[in-house]
Formats: sequence, C-alpha cells, structure tokens
Amino acid sequence: MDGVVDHLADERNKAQFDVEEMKIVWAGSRHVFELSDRIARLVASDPVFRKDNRATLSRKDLFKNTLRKAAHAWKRIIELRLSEEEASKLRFYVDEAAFTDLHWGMFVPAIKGQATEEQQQKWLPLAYKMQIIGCYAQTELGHGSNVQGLETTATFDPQTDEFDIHSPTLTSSKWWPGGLGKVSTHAVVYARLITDGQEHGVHGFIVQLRSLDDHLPLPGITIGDIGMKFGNGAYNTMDNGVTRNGKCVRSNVPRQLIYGTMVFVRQTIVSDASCALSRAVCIATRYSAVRRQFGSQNGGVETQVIDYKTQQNRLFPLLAAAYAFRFVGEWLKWLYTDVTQRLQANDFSTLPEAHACTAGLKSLTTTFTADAIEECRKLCGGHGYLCSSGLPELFAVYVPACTYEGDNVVLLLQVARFLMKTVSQLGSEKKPVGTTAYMGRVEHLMQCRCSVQKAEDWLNPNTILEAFEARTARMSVAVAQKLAQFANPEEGFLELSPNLVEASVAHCQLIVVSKFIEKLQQDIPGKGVKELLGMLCNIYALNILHKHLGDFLSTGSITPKQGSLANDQLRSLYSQVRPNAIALVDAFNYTDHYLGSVLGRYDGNVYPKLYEEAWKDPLNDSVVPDGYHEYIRPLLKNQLRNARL
Ligand SMILES: CCCCCCCCCCCCCCCCCCCCCCC/C=C/C(=O)SCCNC(=O)CCNC(=O)[C@H](O)C(C)(C)COP(=O)(O)OP(=O)(O)OC[C@H]1O[C@@H](n2cnc3c(N)ncnc32)[C@H](O)[C@@H]1OP(=O)(O)O
Ligand SMILES: Cc1cc2nc3c(=O)[nH]c(=O)nc-3n(C[C@H](O)[C@H](O)[C@H](O)COP(=O)(O)OP(=O)(O)OC[C@H]3O[C@@H](n4cnc5c(N)ncnc54)[C@H](O)[C@@H]3O)c2cc1C
Repeated sequence: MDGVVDHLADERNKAQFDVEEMKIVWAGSRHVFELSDRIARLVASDPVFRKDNRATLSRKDLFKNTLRKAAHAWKRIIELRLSEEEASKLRFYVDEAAFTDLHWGMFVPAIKGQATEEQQQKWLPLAYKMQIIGCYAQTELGHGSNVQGLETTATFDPQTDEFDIHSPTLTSSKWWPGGLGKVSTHAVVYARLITDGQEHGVHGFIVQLRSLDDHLPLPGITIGDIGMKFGNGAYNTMDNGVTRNGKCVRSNVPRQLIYGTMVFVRQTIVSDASCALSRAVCIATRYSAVRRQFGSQNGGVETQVIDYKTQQNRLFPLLAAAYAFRFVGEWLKWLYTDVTQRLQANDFSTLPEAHACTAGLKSLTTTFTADAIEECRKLCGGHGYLCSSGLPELFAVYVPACTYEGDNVVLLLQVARFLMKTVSQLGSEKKPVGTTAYMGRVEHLMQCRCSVQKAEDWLNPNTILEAFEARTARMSVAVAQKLAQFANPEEGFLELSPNLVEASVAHCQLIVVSKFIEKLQQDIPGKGVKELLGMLCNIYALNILHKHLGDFLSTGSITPKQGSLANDQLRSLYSQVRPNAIALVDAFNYTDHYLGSVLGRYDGNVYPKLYEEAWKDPLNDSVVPDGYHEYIRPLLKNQLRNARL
C-alpha cells in the first residue's frame, strides 16, 4: 500500500483482534499461510495470469488463453520446482477452470484409488509428467445421477484379452466430462462390465482417446465440445466433452471403491466452498464500508451501508458461514484421510459415514455458497451487476457446483438413507458413532427442554448444540416413524423424500455447528481471535435457528419466546462484529488479483477505478458505435422526414 491512500484505514483501525493471527487460523497453519502468500504474489505479478479480460473474449480466444495459462503454469511449476502443495496453490490463485483440474483432481485420483499396482505403475508416471492428459468420463447424455443406469458397456473378449468399450445409443454418449471435448488424450471411462455374457455392474476403464502424435481421435471415437455454458467467460474456459466409443482397450478391472473418487472430490468441494464464499463476502463487506446512502445530517457524511442493520443481517451470517465452512472443511479432510488409511487396511467400517458426510456437506455448503454469492451481488446494489465487481463471473463459475459431483438433492437423499439406517439400528447392539453419536442419546433428546430464559443464554455452546441435536433427532425419528407405516419402504422413501431431505439438512447443519464449536475448544493464540471466532460461531448457529425456526418450533426443541430471544442475541452479535468486519475479511489475505473486483479492492478506492474500468470496455473503443451508419442514422433521418411531413 506504499504511496496509496487507504480508504478503509479507519475501518482497519477499529479491529479489536490480532488480524495477523487470524490469517494463520484461516490458512490452517503458519506454514500454509506463508506458502499461500508467496504463491499468491507470484501469480499476481505474472502478466500471463491476467484475467480481467475474460468477460469480453470470444469462446475460442478464451479457451486458447486458458491453454496458454495452463502451459505457462506447468512451465513455472517445473522451473521453480514447486512441490505438490505449492502447485495446487498456484492453480488456486490462477483462478481459471481448466482441463488440468480434471487431470489432477479426478483422473489421477481415480487411478490412485481404483487401479491395481501394475496399472498405477504404468499410468501414474505418465500422468504426473503430463505426458498424457486425462479426464473422468462417467456421466452420459441419458444418465448422470443414476450411475447404475449408465449404458456404455465394456465387454471382455478372451480371444484378444481386451475390453470392447461401446456406446450403443445416443443417450450412452459420454456427455459433460471436463477436458474431454478438446484436450484429454486419455479418460477413465465408466462402463458396465460384461464377461461371458454376464453383467457385473459399473467399473472404470482407462481408455486412450486421442493420438499422442497428432491429437486426432483414435479410430471409432467421435469427440467434441458440448457448447457454451452459463455466463460469459466463467466456466467456458473449460472444454466439456461428448464422446462415443467403439474402441478396444486393455485393462484390468478394479473391483472395489468405484465411488471413491467422488468421495475425494466432494471433500475438496467443501473446502472450496469456503474460498468462493469468503471471496464474495470480502467484496461485499469492503464495498458496504465504502458505499454511503442516506442519513446525512446538517450536510455531514451519509451513512455507510454496512451500518444498516438489514445489511448486517444479510451479510454477517455469510461472513460467519465462510469461517464455519473453513473449519468443517478442515475436519472433513481429516475424516477423508482417516477413511483412506482404513480402506488401505481393508477396514470398510467408516466408509458409509464418510460417504454421508462428504455427500451431505458438499450439498449443504455449495447450495449455501451459490445463494450467498448472489446475495453478495445484491448487497452491492447496482454495481454488483457489473462484471468488474467480480461477482457475476464468480456466481457463474460457482453455481454448477450444486450439480456436478452429485446433484445436491440426490446427495441429501443419500444422507437420508444413512440417517434412517442409523435410526432403525437404535436400541440394537450397533451404537451410533462419529457424527451420529448424538443419536445414542435419542431418549433424552426426544424430551429435553431448552433452558434459555434470556438472550445471553444463547451464548452457551452446549445450549446451542442441544437445540440442534434435539431438532435433528426429532425430525429423523418422526420421518422414520412415517416410513414404518409403508408396506413397501422404497415407496415410502419416495413419498416422504421432501421430509427426508429436510432431516438431512438439519443433520448437516448440526455437523457444521458442532465442528465450529470443537474448533473453539482448541488453543487459539492472538489477542481477541478466539473471541471473534466465538461470535461468528454464534452468528452462524443462531442465524440457522432463525431461518429454520419452523423446524425448531414444530419439533418442540425451543419455544417461540426462545426463538425471539435468539434473534435479539443475533442483533447484539452483529453490533459486536461490526467494528471488526473489514479486518475479518482482510484475514482471508486475498490479493486484488485473486479477488478480481473493483468493489472489493483492498484500498477501497472504488469510484475512480469503476470509472477507469468502464472506459476499457471494447464498446468504448470508438465514440460513435459500429452500426450507427446502418441502423441508427437511417432511423433518425426517417423520423426527421416524418416530423416534417
Ligand atoms: C489455467 C490454470 C492451469 C493451472 C495448471 C496447474 C497445474 C497444477 C495442478 C495442481 C493441482 C490442481 C488440483 C485441482 C483440484 C480440482 C478439484 C476437482 C474439480 C472438480 C470439478 C468438477 C468436475 C465434475 C465432475 C463430475 O461431476 S463427475 C460425475 C459425478 N457424478 C455423480 O456424483 C453422480 C451422483 N450419483 C451417485 O453418487 C450415485 O450413483 C448415487 C449414490 C446417488 C446412486 O445411488 P444408488 O441408489 O444407485 O445406490 P448405489 O447402488 O449406487 O449404492 C449402493 C451403496 O453404495 C453406497 N454409496 C453410494 N455412493 C457412495 C460413495 N460415493 N462412496 C461410498 N459409498 C457409496 C450407498 O450408500 C449404498 O450403500 P448401502 O447399500 O450400504 O446403503
Ligand atoms: C460444469 C459441469 C461439469 C461436469 N463435469 C463432469 C465430469 O468431469 N465428468 C462427469 O462424468 N460428469 C460431469 N458432470 C456431470 C454431473 O456430474 C451431472 O450433471 C450430475 O451428476 C447431475 O446429474 P444429471 O445431470 O443427470 O442430473 P439429473 O439426475 O437428471 O437431475 C435433474 C433433476 O432431477 C432430480 N433428481 C434426479 N434423481 C432424483 C431422485 N432419485 N430423487 C429426486 N430427485 C431426483 C435432481 O434433483 C434434479 O433436480 C459435470 C456437470 C457440470 C454441470
């Protein structure tokens, strides 16, 4: 900030906590903070990684630009000998969806998680050096959610010792896989295995798609891009492919963990949610402190919009959620690592819980984040609608996260199955553990009474936890009892699916709240850091309580009076967070390059920069627009003639 006026300096001076220590908490450790900071600056200072022109490039230019960035990123990774951790941060700060995401994020993990030792030895060295580029080809034109419904077949031919991968129908074309359309040379293709005329369910096969010499599709394979997607720029940096195969390949079939890659990716999507959310919140918070409307007295300055309680009521729960998702993401990473180690030792006992947690939290955090980015756009008024605010593109890139890696409702139904199984086993020898351990106290939770008598009583974490546990246990038991009335359980499951989804949401919200509370039980250094996090935790929980008051009241988990007291406490918490708001978003440590937003600039110098940005639009290249002579001038002349008549 040397030599630059900091328009947000007063705001920064108000902070009541040590922002440098908060940066460490946000990053996860001092090591990660320093590494992220270094890589963020490296990316920001490299002109190849410029991204402010994305909204105005044509699809072809946009795509070629992405190829250029990916090649440059890879060159820098090799030149600087970056570690895997550093390379993945570099990808994060380059901030552009590309084929490399699928290569590193799904193709490599699929081979690591599902291939045999021999297959790994063959393919992984090639993939690590990017001598082959891979994608994850599961979804078809006709089926995405219903994986068992995939039509592509892999028929084993004992004569040639090969598998014949075949898409017999239009609907069996692989449709959507990222990177497939124009770049990938290989794919993990999911297909129904057939041997000796017998079906063995869906398995993954490594298939070569394109020649490594001239990049042409191999014989029998038709490939292309599926067309423009939502939003200018945005996810159109990515080629999403369609392919039909008639190709023979050699492979062994992994028998287990077909779904393992999805568990891995869903876990990374939860961590990503806190990044996208914090980014939108950072923009909206800084701009809300800069923007002034109404309230001027005697010619004095107007009110900063962040001081309006309605603005706080919309913004601060999103800020709190960004921190909540950060911590639940950390925990989920731990859970994933733990289950992976167990699986390697053939212990499958925690896989159902890991599946339910990754599916449920992926659904909860992406739905919330997509809605929150749109809310942040509205929080920025008209200027939020400008591409230079960074919010339209962020929304367009983010919103498909509600669909890919499992449609969010379909995933909540998976959680519901897990919950119903847990409820049905209550009273048996199998005790609920982990995230469902609270169900072990179901008798207490079904009849306990919330003890809140005054607003401050809601600051007790045990009180909050018990209210959330009682709500979820009661909703789950109620729907389980309804299910039991159906002669056919699958019919009951379909009929009651809206209630089941609501119980799953309650369960996932409980997990997020409980992991935030657990985080606060750790030793957290730095003046005021723990206190601020405590406030955010309470805002996160009490805001949910307010938004889902119907659940809490109808299950008798709290009384209407207690609901109203929770709301009083929320308003008081907003006032306490207000002076710290700018410092809390500074703690994300985002560079202006990464934020990509005039409204969210660190220095708050919004208006001159908005004006400057506007003049850069290609439409302003000429004063008189193209088309004037063909379409505007004749119109005006006609009007003139008509007026004279
Ligand atoms: C320009 C810049 C360049 C920079 C370059 C720099 C280079 C350096 C790079 C450095 C690193 C970068 C790293 C990047 C990382 C990026 C991360 C990835 C990015 C993500 C992009 C997204 C792309 C999207 C991909 C996709 O969408 S792939 C397709 C996903 N599809 C789905 O998710 C389908 C959803 N459907 C299902 O999951 C299931 O079929 C279903 C479960 C819903 C169906 O259920 P069904 O009823 O049919 O039941 P099943 O019979 O299938 O299941 C029975 C039992 O199995 C259990 N089950 C189900 N699923 C799972 C599971 N996943 N795990 C475990 N168990 C599971 C059920 O519970 C049943 O169990 P039960 O019998 O005990 O009840
Ligand atoms: C940007 C993007 C990138 C992608 N990348 C890849 C990739 O790299 N590789 C890949 O293989 N795939 C990829 N996909 C595909 C993605 O995984 C699927 O689109 C996703 O799993 C949803 O499946 P679907 O499209 O079949 O939706 P559908 O299942 O057809 O969903 C349509 C509607 O039906 C509802 N529905 C479906 N089933 C049920 C049910 N049982 N009960 C109640 N409601 C139901 C859904 O909630 C939804 O509202 C990508 C998708 C997108 C958008």
